[in-house]
Amino acid sequence: MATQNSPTQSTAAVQAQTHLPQVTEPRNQGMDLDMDWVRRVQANPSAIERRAASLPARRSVKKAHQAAWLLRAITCIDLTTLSGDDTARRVERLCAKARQPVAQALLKSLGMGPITVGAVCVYHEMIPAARAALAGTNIPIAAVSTGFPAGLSPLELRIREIEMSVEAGASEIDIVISRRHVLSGDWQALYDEMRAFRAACGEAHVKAILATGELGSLRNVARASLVCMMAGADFIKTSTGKESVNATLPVSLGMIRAIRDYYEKTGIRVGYKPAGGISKAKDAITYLAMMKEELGDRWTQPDLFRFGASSLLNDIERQLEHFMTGSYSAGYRHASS
Ligand SMILES: O=C[C@H](O)COP(=O)(O)O
Repeated sequence: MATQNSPTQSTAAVQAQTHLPQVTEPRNQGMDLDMDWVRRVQANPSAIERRAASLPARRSVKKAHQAAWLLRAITCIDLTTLSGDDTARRVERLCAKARQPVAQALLKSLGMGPITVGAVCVYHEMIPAARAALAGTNIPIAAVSTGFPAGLSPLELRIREIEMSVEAGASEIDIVISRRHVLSGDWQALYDEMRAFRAACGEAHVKAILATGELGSLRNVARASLVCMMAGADFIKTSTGKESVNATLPVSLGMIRAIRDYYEKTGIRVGYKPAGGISKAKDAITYLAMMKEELGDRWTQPDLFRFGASSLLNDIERQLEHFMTGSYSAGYRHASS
């Protein structure tokens, strides 16, 4: 039989967990490339794998707390469509979902006011459609750039692509790094490239996509994370969603520990964005719990944490509905595109 949660108990807990103080972080301006520091970075794959394997089991977020975490997760989603057959109509539907990611009645029953996702993430050509559909909101447009997903077009074109996306209205730019610089250990080239991308972004925030599934080792991932932060990345992001291996927990641990090291040494908080293949509400909670355990609650807020995801929102909405009504609705009711 369906069990319904008591509205007073549940809504109070949801509100307590969901309302967070607004904080503004100084941007990461970067620093000179410190090769001694880069060379010192190691990664112990078996220890990282062990810790990653323990994370889903450690997650014990239940009931009202779970609903609160799921609402928090929604505010951290870069709601994404990155397909060759994207159309203005599909982007409009995505933006409608971004503006109102959860049915109003459901939010009301949780005692919540309106919420939105963290950003809408599209290819350059879809920026005008997103801009029109998001008019009147403060939902940022994130554009993937620099020859996404391979990043192998000429450097001048990659830089120009960033400038054009910023001119078109993107306030967040997700760049892809040249994997070959990492694979050949040319950290100076990676640093210079990232520096140039950061400069081309101007006021727009830049997320550095490492494409970790193509970097060969956890040590390379940790070193690439550090070099991108030294070059001024506002966020480091795992994947394009197009590699054969995208976001994983071990890679995430390696990257967020690099973020922690950078914070301890510079006092600057760099954001983290796992992306690709994250489609289940329970995985979203595991990621948020990992951020909280490794970096603290501050890193579970949308200015420092995002999920790059095209279908995660559908499952979260289903789980929230289940939380309130005790039963699941059909998946197609929550489709976003
Ligand atoms: O950056 C975002 C990813 O491309 C989204 O990947 P996904 O479609 O597997 O959720």
